[in-house]
Amino acid sequence: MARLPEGTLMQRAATGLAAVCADLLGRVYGRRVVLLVGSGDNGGDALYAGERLARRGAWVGAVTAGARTHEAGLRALLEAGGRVVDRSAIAEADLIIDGLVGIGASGALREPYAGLAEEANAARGAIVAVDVPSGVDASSGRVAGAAVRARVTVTMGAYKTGLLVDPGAAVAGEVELVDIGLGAYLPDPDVAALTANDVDDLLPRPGKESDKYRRGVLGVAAGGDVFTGAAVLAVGGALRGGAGMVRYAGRRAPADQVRAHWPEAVVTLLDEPSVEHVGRVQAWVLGPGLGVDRWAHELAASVLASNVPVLIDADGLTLVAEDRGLLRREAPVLITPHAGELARLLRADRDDIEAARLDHVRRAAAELGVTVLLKGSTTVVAEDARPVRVNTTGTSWLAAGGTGDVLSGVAGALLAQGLSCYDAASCGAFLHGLAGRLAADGAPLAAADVAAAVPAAIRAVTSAGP
Ligand SMILES: NC(=O)C1=CN([C@@H]2O[C@H](COP(=O)(O)OP(=O)(O)OC[C@H]3O[C@@H](n4cnc5c(N)ncnc54)[C@H](OP(=O)(O)O)[C@@H]3O)[C@@H](O)[C@H]2O)[C@@H](O)CC1
Ligand SMILES: Nc1ncnc2c1ncn2[C@@H]1O[C@H](COP(=O)(O)OP(=O)(O)O)[C@@H](O)[C@H]1O
Ligand SMILES: [K+]
Repeated sequence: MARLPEGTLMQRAATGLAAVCADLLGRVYGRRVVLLVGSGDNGGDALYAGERLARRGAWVGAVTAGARTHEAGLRALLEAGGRVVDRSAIAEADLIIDGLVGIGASGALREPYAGLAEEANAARGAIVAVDVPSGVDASSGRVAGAAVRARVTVTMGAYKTGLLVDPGAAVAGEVELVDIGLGAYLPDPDVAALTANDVDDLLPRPGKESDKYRRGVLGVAAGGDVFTGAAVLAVGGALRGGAGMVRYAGRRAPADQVRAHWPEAVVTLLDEPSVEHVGRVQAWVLGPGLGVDRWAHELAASVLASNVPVLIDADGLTLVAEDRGLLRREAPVLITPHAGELARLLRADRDDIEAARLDHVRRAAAELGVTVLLKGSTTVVAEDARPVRVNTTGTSWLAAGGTGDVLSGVAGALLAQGLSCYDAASCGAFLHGLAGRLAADGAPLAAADVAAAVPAAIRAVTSAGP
C-alpha cells in the first residue's frame, strides 16, 4: 500500500464525522457537543472532529475515559477553544460523540467506559458513534455488556459486520460510511449485503422463448390436517415470486384450501406419502405446516429422493433434525430455519444463536453441508466458502404468523427459476423484506399481504436504477 502521511486517514475520518454531526445539529454555532474519548485512535477521531466543530463556534467538551488520551488530537481540540470536562456535562449536551472504543476494543466495556455509555444513553442529546457504537463487537455484532445506542454511526472505510447484524445493528442507528481512501486495500469481506441493483441483476425474467415450464415449475409439499394455511401461504408466495407454475401435492384438507385460494395452482391429492407421480418440477418447497407424523416423514423422504433442489422449512426441519440422514442427497438443499429451529438442528441453545447469528449460520452451513437462511430480526444466508449475505430489508412488522411460509414460497420460486440456493435465498429474503415494508407501511400486516406485495417489491428493485 502506498504510504500516506501519518494521520491522513484520521483527518479524513474526522472531516466526515464532523460533517455528519453538523448536519444533525443543523446550526453548529453555540451548540453543546460532548466527546466521549477513549484511549485509542477512536478517541482521536472524536477529538479531531471536536476540533472542527469548535472552530465553527460550538461549545465542545471532552470527557476522557482512559489512562491515555490521543495527544495530538487533544492538543488540536484545546487550540480550537475546546476543553476537558467532567462527566456531568453529558446530561446537558445537544450532541454526544462516542469515541470510547472502535475496532480495537476487546470484550465487554470496562469501567469507566460502561458507565459513560449508560449516561450517554440516558441523556437527551443525540449520539453519534465513531466507527461502531462502543460496546458492539465490530466483527460480529455481539454485545456483551453495556453498549452505546447511537442515532447515527459514522463508520470509516468499510461497513463493519457488527453494524449489519443484530444486536449490533439494532444500536447502530443510521449508518453513514466515510470513504477515507482505503478502497482497494480493504481485505475480502467475510460478509456482504445485496443491493436493489444486485437483486435486479440476479432476478430471472421471462423472455420471448419462455413458456410456463421453461420459466420453472415449483412443487410444494406442505400443509396438513392441522395447518392448512401454511400450504396456502407458501403457494401464494411461490406464485407471486415468479414460478411459471406451482404444483401442490398434499392431503385432502390443505389441498381443498389451496384449490379454493389459488385456482392457478395444479393440485395433486396424495393418497400415499409419495411425490413420484406428481409430474416434473424444477425445485421443491418441503415442510410448512406438514406435520411430523410418519406420513410426513415418508413424504419428506420421497421429496428428498428427487434430483432437484429442495428448500426445507418448518416441520420439514423438525423431521430433518430427528433424522439427519434425510439430508444425504446429491442435489442442493436450502434450509430456512428461525433461531429455534436451528437450535434443534445444531443441538445448540436458542439464546446463544440469537446472540451470535453469524457464527451459528456459518457453523450450520459447514456442519450440515447445505445452504442456510437464518430468519429473524436480521436474516443471514450462509454457504460454505462464500461470504455470509446479510439482508438489509425487512421490518419488525414481519414478526407475524405465516410470514415465514410466504418466504419459503418466494425463495422456492426463485430456485425453480434456476437461481442457486445462495442467490435464491438472499434475493428471496430481500424481496420478502421489501414486500413486508410495503405491506406494513407503519401498521400491522397479515402474511397474505406480504405475498400480495411481492410484485411491487420486484417493481421497486427494477426501477431502483444503477
Ligand atoms: N485503522 C485505520 O486505518 C483507521 C482507524 N481509525 C480509527 O481508529 C479506531 C481504532 O483505533 P485503535 O486501534 O487505537 O483502537 P480503539 O478502538 O480506539 O480502542 C483501543 C483502546 O481501547 C481500550 N479498550 C479496548 N477494549 C476495551 C474495553 N472492553 N473497555 C474499555 N477499554 C477498552 C484499550 O485500552 P487499554 O486496554 O490498552 O488501556 C485500547 O487502547 C477505529 O475504530 C477508527 O475509529 C480512523 O482514524 C481511520 C483509520
Ligand atoms: N423482529 C423482526 N424483524 C424483522 N423480521 C422479522 C422479525 N421477526 C421475524 N421476522 C421475519 O418474519 C418471518 C417469520 O418467519 P417464521 O419464524 O418462519 O414465522 P412463521 O412460521 O409464523 O411463518 C421471517 O422472514 C423473519 O425473518
Ligand atoms: K465508538
